[in-house]
Amino acid sequence: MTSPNVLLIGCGKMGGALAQGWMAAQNPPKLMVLDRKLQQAPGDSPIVRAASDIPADFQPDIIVLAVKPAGADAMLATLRDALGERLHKSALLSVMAGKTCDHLAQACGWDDMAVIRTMPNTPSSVGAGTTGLYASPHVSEAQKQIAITLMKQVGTVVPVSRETDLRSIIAIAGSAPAYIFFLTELLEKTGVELGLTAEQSRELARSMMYGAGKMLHDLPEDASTLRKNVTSPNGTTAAALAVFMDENNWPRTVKLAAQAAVRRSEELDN
Ligand SMILES: NC(=O)c1ccc[n+]([C@@H]2O[C@H](COP(=O)([O-])OP(=O)(O)OC[C@H]3O[C@@H](n4cnc5c(N)ncnc54)[C@H](O)[C@@H]3O)[C@@H](O)[C@H]2O)c1
Ligand code: PRO
Repeated sequence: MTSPNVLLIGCGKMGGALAQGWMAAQNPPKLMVLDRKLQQAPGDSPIVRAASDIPADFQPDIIVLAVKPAGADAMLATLRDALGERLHKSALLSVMAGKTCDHLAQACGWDDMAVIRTMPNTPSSVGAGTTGLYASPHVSEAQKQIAITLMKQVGTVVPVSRETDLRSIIAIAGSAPAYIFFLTELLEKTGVELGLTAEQSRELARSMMYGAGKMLHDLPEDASTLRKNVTSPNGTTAAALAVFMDENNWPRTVKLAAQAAVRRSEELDN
């Protein structure tokens, strides 16, 4: 398959992570970046500052929208003015944690606009992303396959057939790297409180997170089996897990946190 023409709108934390991941992939897309303040794009991809600067001969196959939901409508209005029918011919792939496909299609100016909604995460920057993907009814099979291939270049893709499932995906994958980074921060801090140096604690916590993640990635065993393999009867891990696994601790906290993410994504959709 030839590499698609991709217009990436917004090359901040998420758009930048995707661009980095794509540039390290085997068959990277032909990327043009639209960002008002970016100095250098991954792979030295061309940058334009505004929709009106997009070259007249550039026909994107996919337009990846990676600005904040609050800025999306204004951006799509300028894009429609600048691209006209070229926008209609493209597929719009949103990575935003808000704004429905119907809303985005209307903001583009065509009810039958091909809109794909995804929820990726920042590990895409190192080719280890996780992306939930929903294609609205006006997306052709060819466009859907281009989008899936593009997002697979930076990790794993989980297609869903209900748009509302993207809210659960935000809670379990899109936002979730932050939960893991926070746990790492807490472990590092606790290591120091227990007498390790900051350097030792940082190396221990980060290396452990990598090792546990690699096991989950590489091995077929369930997470619960991997956990049990660490837990000697009446040993140190059992002592620690008795605290974490109390119904009022992690089981409750994780559920409450995920529900909060889902609620916020519902708000951002409207
Ligand atoms: N950060 C994440 O982990 C993550 C994960 C999944 C989805 N998302 C989604 O990605 C989107 C972007 O989030 P982010 O964290 O990357 O934000 P960000 O602020 O880091 O990036 C936004 C980028 O868009 C550019 N931009 C904004 N308005 C512009 C305009 N009018 N013209 C030109 N450039 C403009 C900014 O310069 C910036 O580089 C959000 O909708 C968010 O929901 C983020
Ligand atoms: N970052 C975005 C947010 O916090 C979306 C998922 C991860 O809203």
